[in-house]
Amino acid sequence: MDPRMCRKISSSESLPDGENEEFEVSNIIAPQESEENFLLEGNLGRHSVTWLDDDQIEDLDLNLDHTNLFFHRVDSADIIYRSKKKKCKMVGKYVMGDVLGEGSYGKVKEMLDSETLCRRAVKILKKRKLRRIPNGEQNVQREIQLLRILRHKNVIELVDVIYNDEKQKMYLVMEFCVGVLQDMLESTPSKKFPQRQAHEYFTQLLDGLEYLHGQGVVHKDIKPGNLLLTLDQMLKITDFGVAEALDMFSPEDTCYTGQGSPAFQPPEIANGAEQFSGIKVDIWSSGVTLYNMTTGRYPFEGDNVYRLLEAIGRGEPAPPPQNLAPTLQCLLIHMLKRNPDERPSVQEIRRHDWVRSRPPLLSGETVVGPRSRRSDELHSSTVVPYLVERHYASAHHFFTERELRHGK
Ligand SMILES: Nc1ncnc2c1ncn2[C@@H]1O[C@H](COP(=O)(O)OP(=O)(O)OP(=O)(O)O)[C@@H](O)[C@H]1O
Repeated sequence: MDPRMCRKISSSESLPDGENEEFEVSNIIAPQESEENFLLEGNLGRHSVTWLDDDQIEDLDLNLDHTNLFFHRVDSADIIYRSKKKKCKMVGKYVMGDVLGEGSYGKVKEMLDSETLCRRAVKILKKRKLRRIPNGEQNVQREIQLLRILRHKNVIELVDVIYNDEKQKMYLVMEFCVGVLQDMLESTPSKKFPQRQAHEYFTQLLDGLEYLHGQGVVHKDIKPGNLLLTLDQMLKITDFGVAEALDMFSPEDTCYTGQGSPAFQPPEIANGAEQFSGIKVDIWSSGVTLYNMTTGRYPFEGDNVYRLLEAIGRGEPAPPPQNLAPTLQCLLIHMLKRNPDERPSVQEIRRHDWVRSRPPLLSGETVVGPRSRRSDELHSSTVVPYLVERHYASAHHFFTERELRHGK
């Protein structure tokens, strides 16, 4: 018996493959090929074993932690594997594609706007899940409110918001990006970018930050994981879940809460200050981001979150490695000053020697291409196979997917 595996569920949904009988599941088997899918075995006999797509699983509201009934694990020899069907699905005017990534709030999928033919990304939020996350609903509302008013080339654009009351879901339609800076860093052996590439991204980050701060918005969670790239290498600041709009009538930028990622938090937050300058939090975390992009390391490390925050709260950061350009070392030291008042403003950073001069690409260095964990090298649209299924389903017997997409 394996309590992790199963929970008895029943559903009057048409499952599987359109049969309207009640499908009672006796086994849920973690998938072999794709983390999105589960294999269900139930009362429709051995042949009822089938793949469910994400939305069917979401609609069934499987809760694998909630093990109120236990069943035997199926022997792998008894499992019938079938390739996943790409069933075309539309949300409003958008055609859904594959999952691009997943955050703590929900999945992000690719979509195609059927009217403008623009590629989009959609964050799918479920009300029930949001309620389980501390400040979940509040953070999403804040993110929507802020993104609705922000418009800048280096800030992710919220294109549309769709609500589905029946399913208790919310769809945040955004600009489509092909990569996350953090994934790109992790894909390299040294976990860093050539200085020339880091410079390119850092100057775009400064442009985005200058705009945000000018609009009275502090992000409070700047890190490579929240910096996306479009196919044409445009950097987009994303994830405004913990961002804050400052009081328009106050000359100060005082903030009272910090919920960002620990490794990028400044000493004042690590030490539990009750109020602090929001803008200087963004400067610090942009400094940690630059440190990380150019060295592959962090200025503070710790075995766990508590030790890490203790280290940040206690001391000066590890000095930047000697092999960095002296001007870059000097900029990092300035941005990572313990005293927030001593950290530079975005405008001062812009005037810094390292920012003003564009470092060359050294021999032996290669530029890291945008990539995500899901997309192929050419970043082809994942919506296409769903459209093929919709329009040429029967042709699948005669042609391979490649032939359907590219011709014979
Ligand atoms: N606009 C986008 N275009 C393409 N992919 C995206 C887009 N937004 C998010 N993604 C992908 O979806 C993943 C999850 O994004 P999301 O913003 O929900 O969470 P996160 O910031 O990674 O995590 P958390 O919300 O837990 O901080 C990203 O890591 C990225 O791979």
